[in-house]
Amino acid sequence: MDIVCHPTPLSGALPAISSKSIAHRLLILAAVSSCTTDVHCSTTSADIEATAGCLRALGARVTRTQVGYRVVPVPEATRRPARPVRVDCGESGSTLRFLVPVICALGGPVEVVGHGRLADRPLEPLLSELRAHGATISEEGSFPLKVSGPISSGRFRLPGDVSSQFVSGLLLAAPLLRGPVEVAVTEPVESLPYVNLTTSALATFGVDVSVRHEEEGGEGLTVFSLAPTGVRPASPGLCEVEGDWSNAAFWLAAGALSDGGVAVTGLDLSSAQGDRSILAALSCFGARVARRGGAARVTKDRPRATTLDVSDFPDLVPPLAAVAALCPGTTRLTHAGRLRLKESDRLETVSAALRALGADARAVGDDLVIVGRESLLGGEVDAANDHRIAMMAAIAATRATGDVTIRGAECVSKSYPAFFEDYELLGGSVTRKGDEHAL
Ligand SMILES: O=C(O)C1=C[C@@H](OP(=O)(O)O)[C@@H](O)[C@H](O)C1
Ligand SMILES: C=C(OP(=O)(O)O)C(=O)O
Repeated sequence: MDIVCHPTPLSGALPAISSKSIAHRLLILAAVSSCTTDVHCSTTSADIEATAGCLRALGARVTRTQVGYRVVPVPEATRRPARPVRVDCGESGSTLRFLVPVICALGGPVEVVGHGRLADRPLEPLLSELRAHGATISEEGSFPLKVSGPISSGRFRLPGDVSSQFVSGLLLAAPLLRGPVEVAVTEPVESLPYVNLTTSALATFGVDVSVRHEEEGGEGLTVFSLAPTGVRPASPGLCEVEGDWSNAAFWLAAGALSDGGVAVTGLDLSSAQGDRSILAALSCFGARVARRGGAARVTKDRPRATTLDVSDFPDLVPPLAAVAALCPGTTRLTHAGRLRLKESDRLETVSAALRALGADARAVGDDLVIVGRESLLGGEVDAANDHRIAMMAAIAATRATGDVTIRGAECVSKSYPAFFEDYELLGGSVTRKGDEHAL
């Protein structure tokens, strides 16, 4: 379905939706833990539902409650089903990359499927490491991926510059293995805050991860280690999914483009989520940022271009790019190479979408270079089946002179099904075209 955004600045306040990244981790740990867990998660999305659905297929009982999910863990007895189980990861990279190692640890056999660009997003060298520890896994690049364990404990080695989700997946599987586990990651470890989210979720389930630095053959390694406990992770009984900084970032970016400003409530200002860096980043663009209680407010002040290394917060690039397109001067978002491996080639789709609206944006090597203007013209954007491109275009539209048509805008449901309703709550004006019930 297409959405036409009629230019108008956003202002006001909204509660944050639940963090997709944290929901994946807590649901998975709950499903392999010692007993029933209530995961408080006030909102959901296609990706969170994909994880919940996969866990059900693996034998957990996952039900939606009024406040989130109740998870009854996978019984020990279903560790080795007679026939392959099929799990569907939808379009969620996190679900796939977290669950493949967990499936190997549980035993399988399991057939894993996914959709959209998922088959093309890298799984190597995770699969080689799992095979080296005893797993049998079909070739990556097409579905179904046939996965069976068990895997042995020991030392796993991964590069730090492809996807931190490989590291998180191994750490989530590690407590199910019998012996000690080390995950050695070559430095620099990009997206490190996402690994910290995983270790903090593990801590909620009583699993300690220690971290040290090593040198090996002239190379720096960050080594995550877990000691065996011989028992499943301990369910806390109840755990809470905090507000999502990655999606709040779109509203805060809209605030940086508006005299009225936008506030997002229900956020942990000292969260382990790396994407809370949105506040510091928007200050670099000259926006006024206020933090109070569990709320952040951003207002347009003295817009200016900046240079930012985005390697630790790749998902902030789309909202930051929308701001950069409207701040005078040349902005460089550097070390953005991994954006090529997301739901779309985001280095290309971010710059193509902004150019379609009249901005000056281009990928230069692994950087995104954007020359800001006072306003954009408007036009037509292909969301490229990428939720963050659709949301970026909607934010850029708030400062266009003409309408912005977003083709395939329903893809926002991957992380934020109510995005356009919330856009309207902040004063945004949209017309829905096509399937009126899709959003
Ligand atoms: O662990 C996670 O929850 C995520 C890690 C990041 O991926 P990479 O580590 O592949 O950059 C991020 O882009 C993704 O949206 C969510
Ligand atoms: C890249 C993303 O998610 P995933 O890797 O889980 O598909 C995202 O939400 O932008």
